[in-house]
Amino acid sequence: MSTIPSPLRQLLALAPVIPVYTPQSVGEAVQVAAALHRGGLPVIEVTLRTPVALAALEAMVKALPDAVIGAGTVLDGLHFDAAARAGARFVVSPGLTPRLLAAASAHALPFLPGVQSASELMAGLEAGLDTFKFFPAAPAGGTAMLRAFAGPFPQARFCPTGGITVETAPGYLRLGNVLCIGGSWLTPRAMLAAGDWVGVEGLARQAAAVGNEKRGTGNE
Ligand SMILES: O=C(O)C(=O)C[C@H](O)[C@H](O)COP(=O)(O)O
Repeated sequence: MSTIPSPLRQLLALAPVIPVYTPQSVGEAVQVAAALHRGGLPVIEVTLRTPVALAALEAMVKALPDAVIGAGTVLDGLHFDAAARAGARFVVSPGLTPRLLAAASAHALPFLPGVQSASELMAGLEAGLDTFKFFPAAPAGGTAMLRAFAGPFPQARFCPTGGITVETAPGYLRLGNVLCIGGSWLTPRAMLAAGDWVGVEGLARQAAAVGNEKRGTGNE
């Protein structure tokens, strides 16, 4: 059996926490990416939820070649193609549909689709995937649900995202089937509006410290 992790798993091993960021302007996006990177979180998910998101993603990729900037909220093939053209290094979706899966297989980009239930997870496994976003993590059962998945699905690994805070992060990162977690708590809108990049860097530093201390420790 091969022991080399897939490109997706290698990417998710780079940092314990993936900040989820919704850009309001290109200038802001570059500052946010730089602050998160300085704070020790090089893997960043940019949600395609605002008209400026693709331009922001492209500018972040150009400004920070050492960071790993991906696209989130990718809902269909058009989004997937646009994300790839903008230079995304990975693609995240809140869910998984047959059409999205077909779009993903037309690209070489690591793809992290979302699942919430056993049946959705089984559909993903049937399609040959083994690594998923667990979304929305907190409302869908949190760490208890992930522990329950570990029994029937020992091969599956997760990046839980949705409703996670710096306080609940360690509980997720201790689980043996969690590779990393995602969240928007690192880019609070008020802090961004105030241009408080030192504050963003501080939140990243705190999350990186918590994450690196806890990740995989309990192997629960
Ligand atoms: O749309 C996507 O592809 C996403 O990635 C959704 C995000 O993961 C959540 O919106 C983040 O959830 P919060 O940390 O609770 O804000």
